[in-house]
Amino acid sequence: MIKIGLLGCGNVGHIIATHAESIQVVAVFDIIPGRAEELAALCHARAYTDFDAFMQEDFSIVVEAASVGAVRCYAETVLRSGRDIILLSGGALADVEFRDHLIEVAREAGKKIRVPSGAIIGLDNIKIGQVSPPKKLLLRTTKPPASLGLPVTTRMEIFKGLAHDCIKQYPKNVNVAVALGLAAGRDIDVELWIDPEAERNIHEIFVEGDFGDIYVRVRNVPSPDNPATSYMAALSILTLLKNLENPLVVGT
Ligand SMILES: NC(=O)C1=CN([C@@H]2O[C@H](COP(=O)(O)OP(=O)(O)OC[C@H]3O[C@@H](n4cnc5c(N)ncnc54)[C@H](O)[C@@H]3O)[C@@H](O)[C@H]2O)C=CC1
Ligand SMILES: O=C([O-])CC(=O)C(=O)O
Repeated sequence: MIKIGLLGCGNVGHIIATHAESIQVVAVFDIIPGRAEELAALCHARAYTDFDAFMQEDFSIVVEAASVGAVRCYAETVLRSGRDIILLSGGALADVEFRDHLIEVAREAGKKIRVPSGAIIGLDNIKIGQVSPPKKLLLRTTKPPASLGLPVTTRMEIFKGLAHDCIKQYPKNVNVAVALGLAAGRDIDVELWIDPEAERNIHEIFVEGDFGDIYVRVRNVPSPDNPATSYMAALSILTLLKNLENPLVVGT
């Protein structure tokens, strides 16, 4: 059974720790002591608010479900310690200098940085962009006001531009945009809309290239404990963990 250390004991952390079948959560870490203790009790793990002490535990992989800031603080130490890391807050990799450095650290350590599909579909074959660059690559994300914590009463566009700028302003809402860009091999265009009529977190992906064109629409149910995060994001991590040691790898 794979032993994991869970970095972040919020909404996604709870879903992972309480639904995982093929893994054992050995230790959990959060800056908020009560969150770490509560989750540790639920999944029979040990709770930490001291990162160095957390890292002394016996696990082979760290699952980050915390924040872009947490990735910047801790990912390098995790890789240098000889563990793989799964980054749900993959938006941290929008910073090219940080990304290149982290990839180099992983290469030296012989470890992997995994960015899951999270709250979207299609990261597998968007990778064709690395071989045949797309002419158009746009993510239009529409969220209800509660997801962004903004008291908006009419549909409005709150960001239009590149993913690496959008993630700086909305680090809890557009990690998917950075993941898409990482898969495709280039920064992508993003529109972020807020809509009081929307009941779901909607991600629409538009791609045009030599292969033809793609339109994907994902209508995600918000997580009960954090409307900004789609429930699919937690399912995506659970699925990644379930398949980690499967010899059969499906998808590009
Ligand atoms: N790639 C994707 O598709 C998606 C990515 N996300 C990312 O996943 C993260 C987790 O989502 P949720 O569980 O819904 O958020 P949440 O806010 O419910 O939980 C995050 C937890 O991490 C802790 N935390 C934050 N920064 C920390 C740090 N520097 N050190 C230690 N603990 C820290 C918080 O105290 C909190 O308990 C989001 O913040 C977002 O960045 C969320 C949804 C989709
Ligand atoms: O959960 C979602 O719909 C997307 C999200 O918050 C993110 O990518 O950060």
